Amino acid sequence: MPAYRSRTTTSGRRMASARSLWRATGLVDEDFGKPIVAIVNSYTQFVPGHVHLKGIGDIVAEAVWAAGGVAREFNTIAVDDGIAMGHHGMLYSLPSRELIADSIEYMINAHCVDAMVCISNCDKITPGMLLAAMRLNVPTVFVSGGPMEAGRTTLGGVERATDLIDAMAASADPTVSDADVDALERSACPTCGSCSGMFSANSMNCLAEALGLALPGNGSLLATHELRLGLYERAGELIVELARRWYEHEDATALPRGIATFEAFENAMALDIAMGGSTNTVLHLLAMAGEAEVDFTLADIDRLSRRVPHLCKVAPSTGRFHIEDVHRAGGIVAILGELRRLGLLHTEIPTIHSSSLGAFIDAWDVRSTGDPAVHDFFRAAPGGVRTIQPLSQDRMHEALDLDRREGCIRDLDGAYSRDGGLAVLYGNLARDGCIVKTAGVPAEMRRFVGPARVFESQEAVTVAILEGGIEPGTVIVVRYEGPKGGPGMQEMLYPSTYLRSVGLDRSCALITDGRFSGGSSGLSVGHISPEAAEAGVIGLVEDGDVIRIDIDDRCIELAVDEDELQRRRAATDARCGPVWRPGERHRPISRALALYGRTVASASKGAVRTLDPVG
Ligand SMILES: CC[C@H](C)C(=O)C(=O)O
Ligand SMILES: [Mg+2]
Repeated sequence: MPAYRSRTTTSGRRMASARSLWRATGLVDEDFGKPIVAIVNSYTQFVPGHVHLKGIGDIVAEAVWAAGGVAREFNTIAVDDGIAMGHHGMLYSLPSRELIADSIEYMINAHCVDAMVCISNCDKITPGMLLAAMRLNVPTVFVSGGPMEAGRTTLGGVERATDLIDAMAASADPTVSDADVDALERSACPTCGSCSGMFSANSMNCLAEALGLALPGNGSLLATHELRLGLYERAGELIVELARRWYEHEDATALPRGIATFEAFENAMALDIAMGGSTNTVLHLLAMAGEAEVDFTLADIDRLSRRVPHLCKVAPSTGRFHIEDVHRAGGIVAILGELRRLGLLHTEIPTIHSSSLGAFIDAWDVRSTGDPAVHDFFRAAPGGVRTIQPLSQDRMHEALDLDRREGCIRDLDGAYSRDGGLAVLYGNLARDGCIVKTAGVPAEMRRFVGPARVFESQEAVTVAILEGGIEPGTVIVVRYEGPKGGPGMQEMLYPSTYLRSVGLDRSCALITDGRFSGGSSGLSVGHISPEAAEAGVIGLVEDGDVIRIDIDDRCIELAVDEDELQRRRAATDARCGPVWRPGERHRPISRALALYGRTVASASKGAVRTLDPVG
């Protein structure tokens, strides 16, 4: 029987000094011997997805105490990708994922904590906490701070839903008035919560549900809705149950690795492909699998992408739906229900809250259950009032969206395509693969051939796009922005959005060894591996080279013969030595970022930390 980890510091005469310190944090005699549960919070005033979490931690903690545990809270950092975007701040975004995971490891292991509730939300915080959960493998419940309401504004006399991508695109669009840009800025992000599209944050919080590590509604129930209180209270109660199941009954399905098995990763990826999630999810799921020691790879993702249909399209891939609309259609479990009807899920595996994924779907899929409480749960609606107060409104839709042909969630007959919203491409330009969110690719661009225009930084390509330096039909190549080459693998949200601003998003491709934000769309191909800094072929591309991208054939090819590539390789080796670097680029790299660049693996492995010698 596993002993409670916390006994190490709370029991025995020689732990008198440690106990004296626990007492000084407020513990009393009867608290010793109870499971010590970390409330891993991520409150910060820098991020709308986290600005409201200060009180949420207290709600979870109260539920832990009521269930017989001892709650101890600490905080991680939380980078706001949208604020860090488009300048050197974005160099810190992906590296912060590792920092968050490490900081949780430090706190959980230094204090011999028994279990944890992870209160996450935005882009790198949920994945950082998921990495920690897989690494530490102590009982864990995930509960995010909830999604933001979609903005609403009236442009040109027409009211429409908006989000920060609309504001970004309009800000660089010369045809949009200052007044309209101002209206978009003031409406795009109306409440606390993670930005309202199927961007990286919402994608990951939805995947946590599909993995079985978060409660029903975690990814889609709005941060402002009072029904979310039940998730926080249940999270605090459930974690004590899981701790007892593991430490007192040795039930391994109470552990993250007992839940996030290979089959669970396949389920999560099936959901991701069905909903056209952010391409960052691929990076994070691969990294999670590495930490969990599960052999789930890019090849598995490629295999799944060819057989899972595209059942749900959300902003930025469409202007019709935001995450609040996914909720109204039944949320993530409704998409899982459609996938089960197609035989595309492992339904026998457990979740933290249900004996099996199948039981979860039976009880919570609005097409499987007539339970009025469940139908009411998914009728939760936006409050429509600007606020950073969570749990502050109780508005309900009159009816659910059960239209599986034209609605937010589709069945196979209503599917957008028979193959999914994400695809892995291979070819001489990406020997180890690359990723594209096909959900956001216009149909006419699924096959694209064009001349390369090469840039060696996000800054340079952004200037070229805005200054009219890009011709229609171009394959824009941005390199030395990979995990090592950036370092930090920046998101190319500004370049991908500015192509929309200047009307080139349907006539140009953008490919990079960096990555894209969940707010990116168009023919945006990221994670090209090996990256330029690892002597990948992307480092040999020259202006005018012809590049072919074919999503249906899953390929990306540089039309340059092997002899010429060898010549270019020799010349680059002569210029750079073993570690290739860009030509003219002045980018101050701190020691912290340099250390990251020296210990990060390829994007095709999830850009995880590696202690292997740098190439
Ligand atoms: C909308 C963009 C968002 C802030 C982001 O960075 C992502 O989704 O990855
Ligand atoms: Mg992001």
